[in-house]
Amino acid sequence: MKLAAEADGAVRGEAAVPGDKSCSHRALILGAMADGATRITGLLESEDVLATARAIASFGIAIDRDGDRAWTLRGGPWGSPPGPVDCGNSGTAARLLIGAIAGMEGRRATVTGDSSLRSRPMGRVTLPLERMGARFIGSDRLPLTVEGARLGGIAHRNEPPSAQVKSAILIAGLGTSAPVSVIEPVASRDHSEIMLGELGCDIMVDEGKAGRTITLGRSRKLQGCELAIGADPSSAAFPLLAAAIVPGSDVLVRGMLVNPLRTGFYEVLEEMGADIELTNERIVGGEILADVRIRHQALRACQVGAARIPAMVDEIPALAVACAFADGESLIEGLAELRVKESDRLGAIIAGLTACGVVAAVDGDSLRIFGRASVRGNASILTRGDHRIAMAFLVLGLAAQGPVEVDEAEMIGTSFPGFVDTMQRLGANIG
Ligand SMILES: O=C(O)C1=C[C@@H](OP(=O)(O)O)[C@@H](O)[C@H](O)C1
Ligand SMILES: C=C(OP(=O)(O)O)C(=O)O
Repeated sequence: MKLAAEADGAVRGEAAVPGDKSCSHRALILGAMADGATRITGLLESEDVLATARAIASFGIAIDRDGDRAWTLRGGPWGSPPGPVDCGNSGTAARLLIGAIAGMEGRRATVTGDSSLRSRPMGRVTLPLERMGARFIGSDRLPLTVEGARLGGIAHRNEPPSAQVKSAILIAGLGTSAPVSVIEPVASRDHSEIMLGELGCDIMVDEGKAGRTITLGRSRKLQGCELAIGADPSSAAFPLLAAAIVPGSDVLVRGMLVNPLRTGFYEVLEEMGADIELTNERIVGGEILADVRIRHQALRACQVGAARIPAMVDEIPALAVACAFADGESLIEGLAELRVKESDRLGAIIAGLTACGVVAAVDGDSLRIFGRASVRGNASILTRGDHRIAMAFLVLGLAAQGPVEVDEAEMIGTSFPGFVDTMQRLGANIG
């Protein structure tokens, strides 16, 4: 399905943004490993998260969704699934589930996914898990068979920073009493640490000179609880980007997760001159939520060093679009990881910006973008089956001189079902 976006005045109003994807995967997996019931509100009902829900159900865990869209899991010992566990398009589902199965003695499962996921590296999780004693049949790519085992300990240096790798190790470590720690010279998102604490796991985080060290403590038993998930800052980035680049716009997202390890995009936007207001900050389930409002204002170019990327790794397509409309030359460094996401995002960003008449270049793993207030657009974008590329270029189309079309839009449902509706309600001309 193709979609197109065209400038048609300001976007204004309250954007409905669904629950955070990272927290949703973790709530399902950790809830399924806990004793007793876990009730989850605000769960993201997107393709990626539903793949995790189906996977968990295939291990024999009871999952129900009630009329209020609350999900209840009855955690407990996992069985073995009747067939391959299909993680669809989701790297987080695959890598976290591999960690979970690896630490369950006697369980065996084959994990697979769609063609994009089958091309993404898995050695980053299987190698450290093998050092803990985990057993795999397969290579660096899915499908992989995981044979659960009684694991030993590990002290893993998380480089390059990856929350999926850290989480796989911590989740695998729940099944052992051996020492398990992850050392992060540069911090990655810490939702696993926070949620494990909420579920009663003994977990220590030490911020030292060498970075963060996360250590599992003696009591690693999880107890079911109530989990409430805030709006996803990676999805909110698109309506809020529209507010930042379309003259006259004013968009509000309520209850957004503003965990500082996720808000890099918003910090850079603010440095670029965006008018961002945070109100109603509160702590829910150990995570900080706030209402976030952006009003249009002219942007200037930015400089972003590599150490800041983990806090905005999924927002680089959105940031690149902001840079296209910002006055001057922007430089974003340390983007090697973008090559192994749902698509080669660095390649897709450059190709898309160039097609829209924006001067941009990749130099090693850095991105240079020469921005101006007026962008041509008038382009047809190859999304390479990547949801974030599709959404970023549709938003570009809302502020460009000519329309922007994307070749495939179905994949938007992996992270942001309702994106088109949400944008149309703000007055955006997307369809
Ligand atoms: O742990 C997570 O939920 C995620 C971690 C990031 O991946 P890496 O761990 O590969 O950096 C991010 O890109 C992904 O969308 C979600
Ligand atoms: C990279 C992403 O997700 P995952 O790694 O879970 O596929 C993303 O949502 O941008």
